[in-house]
Amino acid sequence: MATIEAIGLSKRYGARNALDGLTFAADAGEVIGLLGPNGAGKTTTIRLLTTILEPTGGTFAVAGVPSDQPHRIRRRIGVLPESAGYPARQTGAEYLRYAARLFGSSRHDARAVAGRLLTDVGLGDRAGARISTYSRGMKQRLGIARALVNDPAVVFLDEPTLGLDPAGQREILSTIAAIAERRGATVVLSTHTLTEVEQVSGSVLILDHGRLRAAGPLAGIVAGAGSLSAAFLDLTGESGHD
Ligand SMILES: Nc1ncnc2c1ncn2[C@@H]1O[C@H](COP(=O)(O)OP(=O)(O)OP(=O)(O)O)[C@@H](O)[C@H]1O
Repeated sequence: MATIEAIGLSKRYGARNALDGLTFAADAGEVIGLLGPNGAGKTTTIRLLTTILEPTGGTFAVAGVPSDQPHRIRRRIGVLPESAGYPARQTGAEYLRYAARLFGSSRHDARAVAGRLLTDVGLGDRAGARISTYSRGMKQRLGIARALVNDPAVVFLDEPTLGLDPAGQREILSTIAAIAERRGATVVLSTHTLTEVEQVSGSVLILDHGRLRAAGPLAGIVAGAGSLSAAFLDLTGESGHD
C-alpha cells in the first residue's frame, strides 16, 4: 500500500525552483533514500511532505491523507528535522513522556511509551540521565524516538547521521532498519552518504537542482550504472560521499 504519493510536487521561491514537479510513491515498510547534492531540494521535499511548507504546485497524500488536510497528516507522521534542539536539563525519559502527552497519551501510557522507545533506540540505560550528558549520536537516537511517539505511518529523517562517528552512524542505521521492519513504517532518509543508502534503503530518489533524476529500486539503479556512486555522478555531475 502506498503511504506516500506525490504528483508534480513543486516549490518556487521567486524565480528559483527549489522543487520542480516531483512525482513518486513509497510503500509501507520501505526505507527510501533521498539523495542529491547541496541545494538539490531534499529538505524542501521533506518540509512539503510534512506540511511545514505549502507547495506552489502539485498534490500529495501521506498515510492516505490528502495534502489539503495538513493537521491529519501531522498526526500520522514523525519527523527528525535537519537540526533538532533538545532541552538540556530534561532527562531523555522526561522529554519523551512530554512528547507523548502532547499527542494525547495519558500519564500512565506516556510513561510506558517513553520507556519502550528509549529501549528500542538503545537508550534504556540512560533514560534517567539529563540530555546535556548525551553524546551527539545519543541525541540523534533520542530525536528518532521522539519521532516515533505517535506510532507514525511515515517517518522523515533529515540527515540523521550528520557529524556522527562510524559507530554512531551504524547505531542510527540499525535503528532505521528496525523502524521499517518491526513497525512497518515508511522511512524517508535524506542523506549525503551513499553507503548509508546502500545499507538500509530498498529504493532511492536522486534529486538535482530541484528535479528528480532517478527513482526506483536501489538494485535497478546500481545495476544500470555499476554502482550507486557511479549513478549519482552520472546524474548529478557530482561525486557523493561514501
Ligand atoms: N526559504 C528559502 N528561500 C529561498 N530559497 C530557498 C529557501 N529554502 C531553500 N531555498 C533554495 O531551494 C533550493 C533547495 O534547497 P534545499 O534546502 O531543499 O536543498 P537540500 O537538498 O536539502 O540541500 P542540503 O543538502 O544543502 O541541505 C536551494 O537552491 C535553496 O537555496
